[in-house]
Amino acid sequence: MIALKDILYKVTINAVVGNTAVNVSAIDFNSRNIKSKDVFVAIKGSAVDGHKFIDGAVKQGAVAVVCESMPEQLLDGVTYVEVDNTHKALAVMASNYYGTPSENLKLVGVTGTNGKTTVTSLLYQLFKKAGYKVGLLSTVKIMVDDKEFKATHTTPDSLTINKYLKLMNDEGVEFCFMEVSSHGIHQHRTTGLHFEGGVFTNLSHDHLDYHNTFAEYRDVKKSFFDNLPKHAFALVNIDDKNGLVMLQNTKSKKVTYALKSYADYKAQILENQFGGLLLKINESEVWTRLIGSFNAYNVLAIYATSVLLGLEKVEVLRLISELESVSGRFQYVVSKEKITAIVDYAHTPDALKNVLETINSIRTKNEELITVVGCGGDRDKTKRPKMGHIASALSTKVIFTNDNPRSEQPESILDDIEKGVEPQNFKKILTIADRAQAIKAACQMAHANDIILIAGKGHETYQEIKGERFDFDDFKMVNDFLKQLKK
Ligand SMILES: CC(=O)N[C@H]1[C@@H](OP(=O)(O)OP(=O)(O)OC[C@H]2O[C@@H](n3ccc(=O)[nH]c3=O)[C@H](O)[C@@H]2O)O[C@H](CO)[C@@H](O)[C@@H]1O[C@H](C)C(=O)N[C@@H](C)C(=O)N[C@H](CCC(=O)O)C(=O)O
Ligand SMILES: Nc1ncnc2c1ncn2[C@@H]1O[C@H](COP(=O)(O)OP(=O)(O)OP(=O)(O)O)[C@@H](O)[C@H]1O
Ligand SMILES: N[C@H](CCC[C@H](N)C(=O)O)C(=O)O
Ligand SMILES: [Mg+2]
Repeated sequence: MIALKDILYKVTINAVVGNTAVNVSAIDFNSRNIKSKDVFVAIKGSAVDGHKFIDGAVKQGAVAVVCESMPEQLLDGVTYVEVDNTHKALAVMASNYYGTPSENLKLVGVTGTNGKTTVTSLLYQLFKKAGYKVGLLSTVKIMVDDKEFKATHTTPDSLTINKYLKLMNDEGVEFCFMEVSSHGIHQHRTTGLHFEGGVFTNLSHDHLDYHNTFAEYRDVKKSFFDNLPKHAFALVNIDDKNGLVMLQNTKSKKVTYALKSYADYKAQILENQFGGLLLKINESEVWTRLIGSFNAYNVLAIYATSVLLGLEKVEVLRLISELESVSGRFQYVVSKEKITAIVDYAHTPDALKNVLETINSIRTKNEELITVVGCGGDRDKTKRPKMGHIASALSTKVIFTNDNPRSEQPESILDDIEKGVEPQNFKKILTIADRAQAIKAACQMAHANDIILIAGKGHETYQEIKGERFDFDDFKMVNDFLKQLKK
């Protein structure tokens, strides 16, 4: 049990009815999880308003309620606390409740449209190899040093973040790398955390359903850097035209990295093949198993972050050469017929373009590049025609298919994608809604030395249709079909 007033430390409060000295056992923002003596935080969400569930939460045993407007009926024995923004209040309360765990380790947040999982996961790997106890909060998984937990979000809610950071404290973790999504920043999931550094990878089209305009999406990312403390570092990619924007109003130490522009940390691509990249980083050469020029940016960000966190430059280069690629990111297999199948999480126009350009720069021109791709339902619709255009322009054949249609009609998503295909590319395209059948068809169409790219789902192990998740794994599926081929 902990006193409500201790949990409310540093929360900006407008009004209180009741006693804040009351002891509470846990905090929750979902009335369905409320148990006796809990605090319920009412949040105005995108689907419903949590204030509607205040009465329900109290009936289930809540002894305190944090809200943005006081309910009409106030009950005796319940403490009501009014604040301006319950998302923000929740984040500060979560940190207090778990004993400000972000202060007891070095926390680095990575934000940007693409590359967050790659950079955070590789930093986790690198610091583990360097002998430290490390934490990771990523789209793929959560790691408390060697203990693995399932991830449900790229950036979980503030209670979950602080819960894992506390576990990391208990485990003696020294460094934690976390992905910071734009939804996460906007919903204050990361408010109140003590960051040692922030990293900006890049900014391109995504989530324009949630953030109304690109400028709004950019400014949400920027606010993460605006709020970094003075002692922290803000490391940004300045080859991206929004890199310097991120640094405009930050109090933290400004550090830049780039391949093309003048920057504090510079790299050059010397070789780019299926086997990996040969890079020159600040006058030293290093081999990495990561593939594609976009990964040169990721490797450089990892190098700079590691050095900023105090690791020896020579040691960092040695460890970079040992890094293994991240699951579902340019993960490939070559069949006995010499067909190469690549599974990649490219689910934005920019990522898809990068992956296809990388493959095209490596493949010789007389082989086919067969792309299997779709777009998620209940997500940004404006990226669909863009991805349709990119896939059909940069591949020799394309199969459009389902990628988590969620509550939408698969056919209408596929129609949106096809709208982006230019007339001269019509002959390249096929539509097979069932993703398993689409992957099977790609395998049957392929001949020796051809390349199949299966984009959009990467590490995911499910296909979500009408609220139900069915087992589905692109990499396993393509391996099975390739083994069944009789050519
Ligand atoms: C659109 C969005 O981001 N929604 C997130 C948000 O939910 P919400 O607040 O809008 O939920 P809501 O359903 O409107 O409910 C409002 C409030 O009423 C409460 N409630 C509701 C019903 C009830 O009976 N009782 C009750 O108390 C809910 O618990 C909630 O607090 O807050 C929830 C708790 O943190 C999140 O789980 C939820 O993520 C949903 C599931 C989601 O799909 N989010 C995706 C889009 C997302 O966040 N993605 C980013 C990655 C994006 C990227 O690729 O960069 C991520 O970081 O994962
Ligand atoms: N630095 C980069 N620049 C552009 N594209 C990249 C970069 N790094 C990775 N990609 C592409 O984006 C895809 C997703 O990469 P990753 O999972 O690291 O991004 P993310 O930012 O974590 O995505 P999410 O928002 O879904 O969490 C990769 O599979 C690859 O195709
Ligand atoms: N973090 C992203 C992942 C998209 C992956 C794609 N497979 C999809 O389901 O749309 C999102 O939630 O929008
Ligand atoms: Mg991610």
